[in-house]
Amino acid sequence: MQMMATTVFQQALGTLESHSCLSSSGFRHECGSASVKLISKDFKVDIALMRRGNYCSKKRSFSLIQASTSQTTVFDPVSSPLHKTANDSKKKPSEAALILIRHGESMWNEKNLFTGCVDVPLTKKGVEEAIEAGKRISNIPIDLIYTSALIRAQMTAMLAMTQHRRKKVPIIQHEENEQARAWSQIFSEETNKQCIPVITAWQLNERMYGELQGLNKQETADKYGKAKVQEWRRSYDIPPPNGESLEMCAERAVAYFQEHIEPQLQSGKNVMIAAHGNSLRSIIMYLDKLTSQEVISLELSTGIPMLYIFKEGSFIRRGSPVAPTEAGVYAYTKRLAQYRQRLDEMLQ
Ligand SMILES: O=C(O)[C@H](O)COP(=O)(O)O
Repeated sequence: MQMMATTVFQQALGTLESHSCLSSSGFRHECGSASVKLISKDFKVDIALMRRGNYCSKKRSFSLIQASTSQTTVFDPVSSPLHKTANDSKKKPSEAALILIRHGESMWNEKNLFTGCVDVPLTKKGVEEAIEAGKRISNIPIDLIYTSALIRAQMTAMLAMTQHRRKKVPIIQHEENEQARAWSQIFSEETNKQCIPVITAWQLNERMYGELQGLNKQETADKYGKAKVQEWRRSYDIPPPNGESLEMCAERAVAYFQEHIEPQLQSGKNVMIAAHGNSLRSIIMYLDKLTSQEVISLELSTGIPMLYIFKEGSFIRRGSPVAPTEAGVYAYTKRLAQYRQRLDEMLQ
């Protein structure tokens, strides 16, 4: 009986997670004259900014392109899935969670080298940061994970998921050719339900740093001047020698987000993106409607997750979860609180 109840409950929780099987220091941003740190401890600041309208983007248009995962039933995730009526299942999803996380410290971050698209793994500290990030988001539902094609982002996503209380298994989708797709198939519906698809996309890679890749940042500043190097690193439209500007990086990263990720959020899927300082800066610029001036001072720390709620076509920044137990700090939505409560009940 106990086991049966657990199974029913797990199924219900699966439904709440959109049953998607197939298918510090934090953020720093200068707004006007006031430079603020957007972390959950500073949530008051966050709210003030939201009131000013800086963090709630207006309605967007969506290209409803079917992403590589299969579509799941549309439902109202706030209402209890155990008491769903026929009417409920026709309702549009009211919200979806979006987690953004920059990878943990890489071996070239540690050495202060420009990394860009060079595929460098995490340091031990980076591994620890990823695990810590996983703890912070362990109560947030995740149906789909997107990472760049680079190992530091993939390691971060996988390590973070080892901490998730739901204990679903992240599975990298191999779509590179027919054989890869066929050879990685899963033949158990039950097992599928316990998996989270991980989609890797080169478009989410770090900006290509051109001829700076592999150079020491301090030595480069000593050679070309601090201002020049800062311009290469943070200006919106000035590329480093033979590399990508943030604008060029945005052209691929934001386009990918709009084409592949937004439709998933719109259908109620909860998404985590593990990517890089600059590919995420370009996506945050889009989500928060930052100007090319404002984005200059947006800095992302390694391994700090950032939560957005996608609701009725808008992205609302909720801050960075401080710890798995501090629900109130970054203000759970009703739906997230219900998810968490079900996890508590299931795992007690
Ligand atoms: O590619 C790199 O070197 C870093 O990941 C990002 O570097 P930045 O902070 O100099 O843009």
